[in-house]
Amino acid sequence: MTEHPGMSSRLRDYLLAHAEPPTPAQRGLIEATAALGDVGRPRIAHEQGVFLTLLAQAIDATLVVEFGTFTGYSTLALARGLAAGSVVYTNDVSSEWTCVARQAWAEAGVLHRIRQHVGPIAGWLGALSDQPLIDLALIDLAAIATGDHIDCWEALVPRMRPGGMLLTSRSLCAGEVGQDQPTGAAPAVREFNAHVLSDERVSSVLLPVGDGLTLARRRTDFLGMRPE
Ligand SMILES: C[S@@+](CC[C@H](N)C(=O)[O-])C[C@H]1O[C@@H](n2cnc3c(N)ncnc32)[C@H](O)[C@@H]1O
Repeated sequence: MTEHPGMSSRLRDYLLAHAEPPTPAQRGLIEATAALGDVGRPRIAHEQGVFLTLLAQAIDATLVVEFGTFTGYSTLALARGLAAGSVVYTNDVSSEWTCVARQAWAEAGVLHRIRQHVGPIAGWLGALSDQPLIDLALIDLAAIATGDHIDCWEALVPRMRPGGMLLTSRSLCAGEVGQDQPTGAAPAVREFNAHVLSDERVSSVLLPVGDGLTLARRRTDFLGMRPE
């Protein structure tokens, strides 16, 4: 699970106590993911999952796209917010955690709403080009490689419907982005955050939910190509 920079564990407990509690399927997935040990840390925080569900419901999302499935906590949260007939397409380069994810999705009764793709991102969005425009998208790739994140962003923004919402996770990099001399992945995260902020096609805000969630809305008054 992600860190919560700058938040005491007491405040975090209070915050969690005021989010809708995990369902039995979510609880099982939290436990199954934690049982993976260190590798189980990357899943999104529960309150981020509640936020994803609420957002999917609020905008009546019918087509959702996600980068970074892992054990499927965020996929499950997104799928829970969808009405009948709506779909989440989710991609991961690795198939290692597919069984854990699919078991939880089945237990939650949302497996039929999820289309899972395993393989490199390149070309995957192209394969979705016969689909309508995307209502809601999440980029949740763990170790940030700026190129991947910016490539995902650039592939997604033109495919978002006007008014569609795009989320990116881990925007605070455990608080390291606020340091004078950021270390580790933070310089790459800062570069990506700056890329999002400078994109005139969207309006965005960085929310301190979990390890940071950037929420961007595809503008309805800027439908053209990005100027060079
Ligand atoms: C932070 S985890 C995703 C967590 C997941 N959203 C959840 O809530 O459980 C990131 C995932 O992105 C995948 N990933 C990283 N780089 C990738 C890439 N370039 N293409 C596709 N998947 C990638 C990793 O295999 C990993 O499973």
